[in-house]
Amino acid sequence: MKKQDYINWDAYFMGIALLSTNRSKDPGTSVGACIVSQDNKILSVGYNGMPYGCSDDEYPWEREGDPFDTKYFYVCHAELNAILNYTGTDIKGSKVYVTLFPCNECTKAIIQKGIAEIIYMDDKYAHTPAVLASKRMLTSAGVKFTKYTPIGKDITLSL
Ligand SMILES: O=c1[nH]c(=O)n([C@H]2C[C@H](O)[C@@H](COP(=O)(O)O)O2)cc1CO
Ligand SMILES: [Zn+2]
Repeated sequence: MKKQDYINWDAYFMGIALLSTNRSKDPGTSVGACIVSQDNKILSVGYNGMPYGCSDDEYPWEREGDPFDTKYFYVCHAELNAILNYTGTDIKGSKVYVTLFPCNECTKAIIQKGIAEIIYMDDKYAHTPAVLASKRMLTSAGVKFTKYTPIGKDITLSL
């Protein structure tokens, strides 16, 4: 008889998005994204980080203060990195697994690339105009957004 304790597709892909958060240098929120084709092939992954050439030791990670000296002008969001990291041509109709609900800017990229569904974990900024605008655009564009259903399993990796 086959092994019974295997994880489902959603847990597998959200697990990869979660693992990707471990690459983030953001002391505030680490975000991960995993883009998956309609036939469950991983197309791309990403996490929030500074753009190439912008040293994450030199650029700010502050949340507050002069905008020039906060992370927000500089950090490239996980979903955008995942989209930009993909060099193929089959992203249309794909799904993106994200650990945090996408902001309005990432949402525009998701829509324009033809990504068909967002599976998200945390929605801690649900009340913010950026996320409300995201949901407005996603609804207009017919992009599904679905809250991830936890399977209640803890997996520890010994790295
Ligand atoms: O969709 C997103 N994707 C994403 O990667 N981020 C990143 C930008 C920042 O590095 C971090 C948010 O930081 P904070 O929670 O401290 O404001 O998460 C933020 C959002 C906003 O929802
Ligand atoms: Zn974003």
